[in-house]
Amino acid sequence: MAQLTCQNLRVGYDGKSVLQDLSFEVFAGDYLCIVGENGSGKSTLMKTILGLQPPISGRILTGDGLRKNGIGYLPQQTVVQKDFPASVREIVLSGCQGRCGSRPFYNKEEKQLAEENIRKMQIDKLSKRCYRELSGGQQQRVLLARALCATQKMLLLDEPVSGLDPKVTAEMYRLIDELHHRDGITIIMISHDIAAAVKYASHILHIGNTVFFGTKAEYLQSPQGRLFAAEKGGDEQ
Ligand SMILES: Nc1ncnc2c1ncn2[C@@H]1O[C@H](COP(=O)(O)OP(=O)(O)OP(=O)(O)O)[C@@H](O)[C@H]1O
Repeated sequence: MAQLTCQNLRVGYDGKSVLQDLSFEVFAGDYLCIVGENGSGKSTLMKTILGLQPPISGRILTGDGLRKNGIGYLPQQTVVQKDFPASVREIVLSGCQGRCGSRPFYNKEEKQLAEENIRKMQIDKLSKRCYRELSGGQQQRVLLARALCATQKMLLLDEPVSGLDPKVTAEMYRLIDELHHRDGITIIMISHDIAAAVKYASHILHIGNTVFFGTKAEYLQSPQGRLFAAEKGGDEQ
């Protein structure tokens, strides 16, 4: 049984669709990369999956033990978020909000979970620091620790390496790969880095004038995937 099923999905704003006729399934342990041009609707799809906005039509189902509020989310970083005046610990702890329900404070277990994820992302030494004083790579680790507080099953990551230098980018991919392999967390990641998508992902969803969904091997045989391979070959010459 799939953890996530999207059926005949149409997403957009105020009844105007940005993406339609979308159907795909994600199973436990999959690593799905969502690729496509700027403005094609990747972030809108992710927000709809998270229930932050309703679909215009179609259905989103969760299964195999996954609940809709049990998905961890790392949003695309905005300038405002980069300047957020809170400590690292407070930001990581805020990932437990979905667990609190109507309770207006964090309990012992939630505080322990935050500490555990701070250690896992190796940001212990930064935990008292103010988030806005950190480097881009450190901030992404904090947001990953925060997303982990919401889930042990599925992470949705919106361009997690955007703006990071090559070394920190590689480190971020390694961390995500570790969460996928070691902790068995299903990954759904929006990325403009098709080379990394093809390296790490098990499945690809390519959104554009035409939509492709399939395994990485199928993608590389598809018109969209062949176009990518041709471009990459061209770069290397
Ligand atoms: N809050 C909003 N209200 C109305 N339209 C929006 C809103 N947010 C985004 N859009 C529009 O929806 C379309 C899809 O945007 P979206 O951010 O989902 O694309 P994307 O594929 O994630 O782009 P990028 O790769 O640049 O992040 C765009 O035309 C955008 O202008």
